[in-house]
Amino acid sequence: MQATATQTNPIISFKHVNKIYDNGTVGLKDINFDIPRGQFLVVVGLSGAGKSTLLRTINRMHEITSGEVLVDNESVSDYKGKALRHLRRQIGMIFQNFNLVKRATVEKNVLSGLVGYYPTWRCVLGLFTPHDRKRAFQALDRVSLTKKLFSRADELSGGQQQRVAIARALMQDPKIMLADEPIASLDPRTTKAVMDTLKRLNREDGITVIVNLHSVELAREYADRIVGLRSGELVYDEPIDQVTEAGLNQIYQTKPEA
Ligand SMILES: Nc1ncnc2c1ncn2[C@@H]1O[C@H](COP(=O)(O)OP(=O)(O)OP(=O)(O)O)[C@@H](O)[C@H]1O
Repeated sequence: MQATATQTNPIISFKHVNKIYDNGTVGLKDINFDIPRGQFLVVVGLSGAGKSTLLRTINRMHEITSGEVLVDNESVSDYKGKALRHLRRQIGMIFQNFNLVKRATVEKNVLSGLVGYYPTWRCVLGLFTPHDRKRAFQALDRVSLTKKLFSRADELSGGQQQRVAIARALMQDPKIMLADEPIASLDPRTTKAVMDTLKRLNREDGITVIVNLHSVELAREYADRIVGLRSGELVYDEPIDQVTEAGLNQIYQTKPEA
C-alpha cells in the first residue's frame, strides 16, 4: 500500500518526552507517538494522569525535561522570541473555564485572538481595522454566534462562552487546536454544541484537534483515535474502529504494586 501524506508527515511528534516538575512530580514519562495532520485525537485518563501537561508541551506552556516535541518536523524546545511567537500563533487553545474577559463584548474577546499578531497595546486600546472586525464576525459565524457580537461575554451561557473562546482561537488561523477539558463545566446539551463545533472545524477546515476529556463516552463519539495516559505514561493508543470497552478499562486500572 502506498504511504499517504499523513502517514509520512505527522504534524506533531513526541519523542521520548519526559516532564518532571520542579517539586519532583513526574508529569510525563517517555512519551512517544505521532499525530497525523487533520486528526481528531482525544486524550483520556484519570485526574492527574498527565493530560494537561501533555497538551501544554505542544505550545510550550510547559517546558519538557528531556526528549523532543516536533511540530511540522521541527523540534520546538529551543524556540525563543519570534520563532516561539510564530509557533503559538499556529496553535489555538481553549480551556475548561473559557478564559474570556467577562465584562468585555463578545466582539472584543474574539478580536483579542489577534494578540499574537499585534503588539498587546494595540489590542488593549482596541485599535482594530475594519478587516479585523470582518474576520471576527466570520469567526463568530463559524461557531454560529454572530447574533451575540455586541453582548457582554458574561451574559452568555457556558456553552456559548466556550464557542466565543473557539472563535477567538480561530482569529489566529490555527493549524492545531488544543482543548483542555473544554466541556467539563457544561451541561449535556451545550457539551454537544461545543464538541460538534470542534468536529466541524476539524472536518471542514482541516484543523488538527487534540482534546483532553474525562468522558470516555464522548471520546468514543468524537475521536478518530484515543490515547490513554496513566501516571504520565502512554498506556493506550488505538484508532476509533479498534477501541473496545475492555481496552479502555485498562487505562483506568491502578498500577499493580511492584
Ligand atoms: N505546576 C505543577 N507543579 C507540580 N506538579 C504538577 C504541576 N502541574 C501538574 N502537576 C502534577 O503533574 C501530574 C499530571 O498533572 P496534569 O494536570 O497534567 O494531569 P491531568 O490528567 O490533566 O489531570 P486533570 O484531569 O485533573 O486535569 C499530577 O500529578 C499533577 O499533580
